[in-house]
Amino acid sequence: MAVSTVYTAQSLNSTCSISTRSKSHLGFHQNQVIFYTKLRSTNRRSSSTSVITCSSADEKTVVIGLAADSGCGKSTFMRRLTSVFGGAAEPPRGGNPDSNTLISDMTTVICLDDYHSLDRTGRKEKGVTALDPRANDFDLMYEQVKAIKEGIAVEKPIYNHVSGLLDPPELIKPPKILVIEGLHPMYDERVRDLLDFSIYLDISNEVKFAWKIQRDMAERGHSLESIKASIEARKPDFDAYIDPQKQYADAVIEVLPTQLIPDDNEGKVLRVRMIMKEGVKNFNPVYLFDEGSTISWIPCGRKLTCSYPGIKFTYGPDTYFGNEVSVLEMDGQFDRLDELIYVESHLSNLSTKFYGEVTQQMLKHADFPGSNNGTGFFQTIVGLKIRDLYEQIVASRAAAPVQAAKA
Ligand SMILES: Nc1ncnc2c1ncn2[C@@H]1O[C@H](COP(=O)(O)OP(=O)(O)OP(=O)(O)O)[C@@H](O)[C@H]1O
Ligand SMILES: O=C(CO)[C@H](O)[C@H](O)COP(=O)(O)O
Repeated sequence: MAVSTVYTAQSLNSTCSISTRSKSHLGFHQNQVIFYTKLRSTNRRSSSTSVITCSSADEKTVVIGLAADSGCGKSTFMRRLTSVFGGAAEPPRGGNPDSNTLISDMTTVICLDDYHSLDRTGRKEKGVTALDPRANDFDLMYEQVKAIKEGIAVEKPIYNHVSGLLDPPELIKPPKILVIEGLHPMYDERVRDLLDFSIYLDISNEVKFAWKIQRDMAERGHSLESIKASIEARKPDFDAYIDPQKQYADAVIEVLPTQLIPDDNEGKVLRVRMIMKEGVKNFNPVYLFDEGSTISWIPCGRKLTCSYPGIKFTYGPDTYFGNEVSVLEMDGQFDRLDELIYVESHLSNLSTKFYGEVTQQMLKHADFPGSNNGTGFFQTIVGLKIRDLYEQIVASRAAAPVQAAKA
C-alpha cells in the first residue's frame, strides 16, 4: 500500500499541509494554498484541485471519539452535539453524494466506516464482518486522525454504504472539533491516545433489538427473521471488538429496559445511566443535589407531570472497570418537555451558558428519537460538556504563551 506524503507550504504567518497517498503539486494565492492532487482508487481514477485556507498552529483540532454499534443512535447524538455548537451539519458541498462526513462551522464528523479496508464483497469472500479489525485499516485511521489533529488536511477514503464499495477519497480539512464516530474509535491504542474525550453508547441487547426492528422493519422493509439473523451474526464480533472499548470511555451512556414496570418486554420505557469518569482533564461530572452523595429522587408531583410508570432519578459514586466514576440515572419518561427545567435546575456542573439551556436544546429537537427520556437528555448534557471541554482547551492554549513569557 502506498504511504501518505505530507505536502507543506508556508503562506503569510501560517503553515498549510495536506497528507495524501497520491502526488500533489502546490500553488499559492495570498494565505491560500492550492493543492493539485491526482486521485487514484481501486474503482476509478480522477483528479481534483483542493484550495485550503491555512490556519495558525495554535488552532489545533480537538478530537472527540464516539463509539457504538450500528443503529444505536450515533447519528441522532451527532445531530444533538453539532446543534450545541450552532449551525447545521451538512455533507461536504459538491462532493460525493454518498459521503458519510458531516461538516458544520465548528465541527467535522467523520464516520470510521470510511476506514473499512475490505469492501462488502471483500468481507464476504474472506468471511469477516465489518466489526472485525481485519476489515479495517487502523494504520491509515491513526495516520489521518493524527494529521488532522496537527492541522494537516487529509484525503480520506469513503466507504459507500449504497454500493458497498470504496469510493475515491474526499478532502478533510482540519476543523476546530473533529468527531470520529463509528465501530472502533477506541480500539487501536494509537488512535485512542489522540482523543481529547471519548464516549461510548452502550445499548442493551433488548433495546438494540427494539430499535433495529423499528428502523429496519418500518423504514427499510427488512423481515423480522433477517433482523434477528443480522444481530446474531454480529454478536460474537461485537462482544470481542466493540463492547470492550467502553472501559476506555470518559463517558458511557447505558440504555437498559425500565425497572419501573415489572417484567416489561415492550422496550419503550427506558432506564438510562450516564457513567462519568472522575479525574478527566477539562471534564467535571454532573451531579444531583450534593456532589459525591448517593441520592434517589422521584420528581413527580406538583412541579413535574408524570403518567405511569413515573420517573426516578438516582445519583452516586461507583467504580466502572476499576475506575472511579459518578453515575446519574434516569428511569422513565417525561410527559411535558417544557417542565424539564425543573429537573435541570436540580442538577449541577451542567456547563450551560444560561439557566434552562438543556431544556431549550431538548425543546429545539423534540422530534428526535429519545427526546422524552434519558437518552436525549444525557446526550444533550454530554454535548454541553464537550463544548465546555473545547472552550477550556482553547483557553489554556491562549494562556500558555502568556505563562511562558512570565516564566
Ligand atoms: N434515543 C432513542 N430512542 C429511541 N429510538 C432511538 C433512539 N436513538 C436511535 N433510535 C432508533 O435507532 C435508529 C438508529 O438511530 P441512528 O440513525 O441515530 O443510529 P446510528 O448508530 O447512526 O445508525 P447507523 O450506524 O446504522 O447509521 C433510529 O431510526 C431510531 O429508530
Ligand atoms: O456496522 C456497520 C457500521 O455502520 C456496517 O454494517 C458496516 O459499515 C458495513 O456496511 P454495509 O452494511 O453498508 O456493507
